[in-house]
Amino acid sequence: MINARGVRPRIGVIGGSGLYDLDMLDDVESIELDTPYGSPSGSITIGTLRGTRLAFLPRHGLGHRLSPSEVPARANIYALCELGVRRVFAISAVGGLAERYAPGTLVVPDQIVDRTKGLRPATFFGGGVVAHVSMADPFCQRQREHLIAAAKSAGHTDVIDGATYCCIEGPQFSTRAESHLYRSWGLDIIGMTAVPEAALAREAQLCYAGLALVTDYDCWHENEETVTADMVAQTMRRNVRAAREVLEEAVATLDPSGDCECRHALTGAVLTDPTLIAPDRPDSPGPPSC
Ligand SMILES: CSC[C@H]1O[C@H](OP(=O)(O)O)[C@H](O)[C@@H]1O
Ligand SMILES: Nc1ncnc2[nH]cnc12
Repeated sequence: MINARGVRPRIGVIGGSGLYDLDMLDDVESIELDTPYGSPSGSITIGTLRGTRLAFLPRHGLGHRLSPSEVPARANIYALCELGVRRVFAISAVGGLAERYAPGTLVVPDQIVDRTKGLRPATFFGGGVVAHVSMADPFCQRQREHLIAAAKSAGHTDVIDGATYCCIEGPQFSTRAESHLYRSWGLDIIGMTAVPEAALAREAQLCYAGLALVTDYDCWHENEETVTADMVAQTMRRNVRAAREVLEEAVATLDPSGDCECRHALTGAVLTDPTLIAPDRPDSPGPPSC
């Protein structure tokens, strides 16, 4: 594409543990942004992938310096919106809570159970404006389907369609008792970052789907080693190529302009009397308008 640099990226990719860059981008530029919610995790790379302009942001920052509780999820979502992003692919490393979620497996989750401790700012609202968006289906169903189709076309035919992601606070991994408890609840995979990222994407009316790469069996499995950070990093190094392949296919075949119910998530969600909402609220800037 000639002069791709003037084109706004409609697709965003948030890279998780082990995915700190997308080496297959052309015409790359790096952008430092500030938002009313502070700085995002790091500079945002904008580049072209098979003709499509996208924005890439490593969730834990360059060199993995932000722990899950420190990830500035509001600033990240806000910044991506400001750049023009309407659809987000969120990549994450997860533990498998059942036999079928073996290390190396690709999963496109459809549900989340929040086991974080309420420490993370999890909404763009408050400060005089009350909104309740639906989180019944926390991921964009159309984008999930697209991701699954892309994984299959990229040769990853064993991608798992649908799983419940248990989000813990971390940074410590779970105790064995917790791991068994989550299994007894029927939860499928475990990580530390889908909360509040998915909810903030919904409040920003973005389409948001996750691609989870299983790196370990947490600590419930009698015949497998207990998870360590090193084990996650090593498995991610082996799996990161798969993530890039799926992303490449997903981005190349996605129509970022199509309408979706995610784009209307705030319709009917704000309960506050509009006459009482001040136009300028520097202390509570609200969601990005994208
Ligand atoms: C490096 S082990 C735990 C770490 O990995 C996952 O990160 P992400 O979701 O960003 O891939 C997990 O959620 C923890 O943050
Ligand atoms: N077992 C696990 N628990 C929490 N987060 C993880 N990320 C990768 N593996 C994990």
